Amino acid sequence: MPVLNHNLQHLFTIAQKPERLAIGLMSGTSLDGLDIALCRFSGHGMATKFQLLEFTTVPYQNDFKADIHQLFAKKTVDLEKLCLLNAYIGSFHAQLILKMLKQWNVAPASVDFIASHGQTIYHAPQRLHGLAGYPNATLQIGDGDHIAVKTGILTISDFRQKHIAAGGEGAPLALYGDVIFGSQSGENRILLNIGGIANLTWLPGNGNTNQIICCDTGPGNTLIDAACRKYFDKPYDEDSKIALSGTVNDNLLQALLADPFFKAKAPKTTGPELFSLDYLAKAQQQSGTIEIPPQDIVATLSAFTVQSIVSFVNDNGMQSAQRILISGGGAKNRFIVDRLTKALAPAIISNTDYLGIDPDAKEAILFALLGNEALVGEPLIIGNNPAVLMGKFSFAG
Ligand SMILES: Nc1ncnc2c1ncn2[C@@H]1O[C@H](COP(=O)(O)OP(=O)(O)OP(=O)(O)O)[C@@H](O)[C@H]1O
Ligand SMILES: CC(=O)N[C@H]1[C@@H]2OC[C@@H](O2)[C@@H](O)[C@@H]1O[C@H](C)C(=O)O
Repeated sequence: MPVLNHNLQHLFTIAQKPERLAIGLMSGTSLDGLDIALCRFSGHGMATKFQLLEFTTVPYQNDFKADIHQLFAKKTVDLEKLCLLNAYIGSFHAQLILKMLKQWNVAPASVDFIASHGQTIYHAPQRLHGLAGYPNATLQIGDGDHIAVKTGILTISDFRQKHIAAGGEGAPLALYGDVIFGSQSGENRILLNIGGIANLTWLPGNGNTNQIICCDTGPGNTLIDAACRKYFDKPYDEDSKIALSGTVNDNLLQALLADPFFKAKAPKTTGPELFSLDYLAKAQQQSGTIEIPPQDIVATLSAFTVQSIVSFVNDNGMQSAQRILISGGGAKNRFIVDRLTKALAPAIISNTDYLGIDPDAKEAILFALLGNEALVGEPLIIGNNPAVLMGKFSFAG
């Protein structure tokens, strides 16, 4: 009788454990660093129990960022560079994991699995590429085999392709975590992540899963960061000091809000492929605001993030939200949070600490959760969203 090879036996053993120790990895569109979350899971689906044991963001060095920027959101790239970085990012992420495990005094052999998002370098829903006959598409690099072999830990990666194969756009996958961690009977909630791109999940308190919406709303910090790099030689607008020193230019704001993305029906996704400095330049040209001071540009881009979120909430009948829980780096942007609080009152706005989830760690925890689901879960049926288990398995040996 054929026997399972050692990899499949290992998989079987992990899946049968009452608890699993997992590492979730997220490297987002802001390219600020690698988020590493060490979590313990038991159960699956709506009965998932999790504990965040350790979390860190390992900042990327400038030369690494520059390497990725050669590919990031670019229509034309050096194919050799793409090939090299796919392997390099996998090995590099493995090195960072081993370094952090050592620091945390955790033996790699005690970790059951790593769930790795990889680095998105291009996100192309049909709405963006507009090419007849081609599907929604997205590309994350940093191959899981390199992580598995270098760390010796089973690695689950490349979560977004299955979502597309099953009819989605490959994002936002936040849906599957937000429903599990954020739902509260009797309270209408919005979980809002403001990373490079902003996305939200609407969780109605009536428990009707057909009414749940999860969608990108537009830019989060991506344009603000790009303007800070260009005009102030700063990676981002720390504590929104620049935005608070500027004035919102209403003509520019209206031009920024004019893209058909904002009229398209949910669910929809986007990325820095659309919301780039070219997008800003076009809006400035159309609104005759090329000469406005850089701090006004940053203030207006910050107001753009706020307004696109507020319009999405209002256009999709979510005004009855009672609680809004923010995560992502944008939760630290006072300009954005203060304006959202005013515009979305009387909803109570705080961050995902309310759920016991560190707002910076939320997306890394999400991928750990998706890895746990890939091992022991069942597809979650949430309205018309793809009901699939995502992720590809890479074995260490
Ligand atoms: N103190 C702060 N003040 C203002 N903005 C901040 C602060 N700290 C972080 N940010 C913003 O948050 C960004 C990083 O956010 P985050 O790590 O959530 O993004 P990401 O995960 O890369 O994005 P995405 O979720 O789109 O993939 C920074 O680039 C910066 O714009
Ligand atoms: C293609 C891609 O990497 N998309 C990211 C990005 O960052 C925020 C937003 O755009 C979201 O759609 C998604 O990430 C999160 C983790 C998600 O899928 O929910």
